[in-house]
Amino acid sequence: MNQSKEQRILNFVLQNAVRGDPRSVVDTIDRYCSQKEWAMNVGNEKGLILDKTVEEASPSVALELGSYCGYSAVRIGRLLKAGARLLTVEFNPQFAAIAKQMIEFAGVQDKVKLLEGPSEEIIPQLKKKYEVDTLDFVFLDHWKDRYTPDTILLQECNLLRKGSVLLADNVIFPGAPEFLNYVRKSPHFQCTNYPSHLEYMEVEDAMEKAVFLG
Ligand SMILES: O=c1[nH]cnc2c(O)c(F)c(-c3ccc(F)cc3)c(-c3ccc(F)cc3)c12
Ligand SMILES: [Mg+2]
Repeated sequence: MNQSKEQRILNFVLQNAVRGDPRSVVDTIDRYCSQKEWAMNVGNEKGLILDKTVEEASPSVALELGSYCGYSAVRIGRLLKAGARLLTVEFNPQFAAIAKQMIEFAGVQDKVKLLEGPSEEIIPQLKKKYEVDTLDFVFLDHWKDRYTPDTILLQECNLLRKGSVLLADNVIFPGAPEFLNYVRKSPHFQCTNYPSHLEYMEVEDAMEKAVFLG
């Protein structure tokens, strides 16, 4: 049975990156996906915006919605301070299996825990089952139609506190107009837009930061 693209990406990392070196894993995925097969990792241009936002937030507890192959989980995990943790949610079992192996190969498995299932089921479990009080940072990179309902669900589950930082990928391409409308009109969020480009392409895209005001 021929391999999936995601399996080919993982194999290329296992053969070409340095085990335990998150930077080499990120660079190797970018090399493969810019030279051989396009894939929906956040990529290095938007990845730098992600890095700066994570560093500024310096989260103790972070959540990622949409693990895919684990690229941004490794990218975020490498920046977390001692004792800090990232929970990354992936509903596609094939992607989750790849992401788990990517996280372990990069050596960030002590900081990054992958939760397999739909975000709408996992978010309400975070407090009791995963011992989360509130989230300091949330990266939305799953399905654009879930951005708004999951942002509302995070508030309903009291998972946000004054200063919690949300960062959403793809708000221009493929676009999340309803989400932009929601956070920009809400008195509970302070928004900033970061123009960029679609991963590995010269197509316009952007990320939106929305800081919860309580
Ligand atoms: O679904 C996603 N989640 C997270 N990030 C994504 C991302 O960063 C992307 F660049 C794309 C994308 C954009 C353009 C394109 F041509 C193909 C895929 C998608 C996406 C959009 C629609 C689909 F039907 C399938 C995938 C996603
Ligand atoms: Mg994306």
